[in-house]
Amino acid sequence: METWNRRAFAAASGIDLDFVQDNQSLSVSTGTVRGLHFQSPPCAQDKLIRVLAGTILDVAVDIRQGSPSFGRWVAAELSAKNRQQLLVPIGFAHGFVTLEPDTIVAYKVSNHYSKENDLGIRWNDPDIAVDWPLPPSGAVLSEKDAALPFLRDISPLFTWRAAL
Ligand SMILES: Cc1cn([C@H]2C[C@H](O)[C@@H](COP(=O)(O)OP(=O)(O)O[C@H]3O[C@@H](C)C(=O)[C@@H](O)[C@H]3O)O2)c(=O)[nH]c1=O
Repeated sequence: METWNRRAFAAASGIDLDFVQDNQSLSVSTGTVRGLHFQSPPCAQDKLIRVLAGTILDVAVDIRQGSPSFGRWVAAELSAKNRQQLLVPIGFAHGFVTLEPDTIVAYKVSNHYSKENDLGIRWNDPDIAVDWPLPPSGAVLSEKDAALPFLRDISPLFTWRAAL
């Protein structure tokens, strides 16, 4: 089974993506939230996400200044079983919550990791209001993610342009 084919994807979508790095993460506990992350220009990343074990609700938030959908979120359930993938383009913050224990997420990125450009927005930012499906025990978060700023407090990094 092919999990990524640049030529087929470009033919189907008109988007030619040049992925340069593959990442993988294991989240042991159900309710683990990672996000909402993005890298700032010039190191911004498109991401193609899939799940190797378990299930996630994967979330993308539009953070392009001037966009009609600025600050709004979309979500898709990705699992090892349904084999769905989600493309999160540059200009969107990305995060997920695990819906099963021992969930393994794999994703391709179109720019290399840059610690200096690694930024994020608080997962429970009230202006975005992602409806996270959490277990009764609540969200499991890294210290870094728990302290991320709100969208309203970060300077604009991406600008929306209408398609011609
Ligand atoms: C993302 C990344 C992290 N690292 C290192 C930094 C750190 O020591 C360790 C864990 O990093 P993090 O805590 O940032 O890992 P994580 O919370 O899994 O970060 C990821 O979250 C999801 C939601 C995304 O959208 C990804 O782009 C990425 O930001 O791995 C790399 O070396 N390369 C990478 O590409």
